[in-house]
Amino acid sequence: MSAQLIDGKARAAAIREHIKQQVTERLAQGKRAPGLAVILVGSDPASQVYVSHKRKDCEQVGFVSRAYDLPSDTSQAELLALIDTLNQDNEIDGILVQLPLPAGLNADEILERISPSKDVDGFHPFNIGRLAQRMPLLRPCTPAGIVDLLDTTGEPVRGQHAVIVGASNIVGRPMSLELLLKGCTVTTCHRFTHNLEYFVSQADIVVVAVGKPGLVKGEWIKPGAVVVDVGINRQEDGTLIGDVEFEVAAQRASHITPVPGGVGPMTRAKLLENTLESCNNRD
Ligand SMILES: Nc1nc2c(c(=O)[nH]1)N[C@@H](CN(C=O)c1ccc(C(=O)N[C@@H](CCC(=O)O)C(=O)O)cc1)CN2
Repeated sequence: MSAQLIDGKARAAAIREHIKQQVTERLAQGKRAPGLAVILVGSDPASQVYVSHKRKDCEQVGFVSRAYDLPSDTSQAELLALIDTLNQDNEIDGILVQLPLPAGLNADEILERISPSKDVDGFHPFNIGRLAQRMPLLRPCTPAGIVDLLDTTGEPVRGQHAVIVGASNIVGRPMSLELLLKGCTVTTCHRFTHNLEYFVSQADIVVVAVGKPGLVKGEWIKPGAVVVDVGINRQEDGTLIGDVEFEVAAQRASHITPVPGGVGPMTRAKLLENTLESCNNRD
């Protein structure tokens, strides 16, 4: 491997430490601790892991975390009513609904019901619109975490050709907006893209967020490119791998994120940053 590893775990730990200091300062000033409501509907095993990590992160930095673990037959009306209550709760700065929701629930309607000022996932159309118009407020956590990691590499970002593979609402689309904001020339590839190899091989920065192990072949990577792998695919033996063929890609890239320990921890760290920002805005 000649690429340098982009250590998301270490960067996320540094962010948490900084947030913890800011919470300590808030408390010393007689202000309240930031409060995050984390809503989990159903029992998807991966979601249970992510939610428990998010709650532990809150504990570590001194936030108040409220757990809402709801059964999978929770109705749309019940979930909307909970969000209405949390929107009015003065001790809650952030409301997070873990995705995916069980079939039958309309996630778009639910996410849109969260007050934009408490939308610490940054998924509300208002917050996405602000990002699209170059006036970001609360930003989606995974793309914000990736921009942070790109800045740590010391490699140029402005003027680079960024190719994003995947056009989901959670990662691909807001990632395209974030990198446009950073001055990249952005190409977004998706399920209808012909000749993915052609686009990936042109990229100075590649961000892959599809959820298909090994989708991006190592030989496609342009020598010296920065490779960011958002995929988290659990194998039969329990280990995690990304969407990029890591070993070969790492021979060609200048920098590459590992899975695990790359983007995932940054998603959680940015959630904490957003919650603190929302709390500070509420003082
Ligand atoms: N409401 C949301 N739902 C989902 C989001 C989101 O940002 N908001 N993103 C993903 C899942 N996700 C956050 O919820 C997430 C995924 C992975 C990690 C992480 O820390 N991964 C570790 C490995 C963890 C493991 O052992 O499984 C890593 O990559 O090192 C954090 C958050 C979908 N849903």
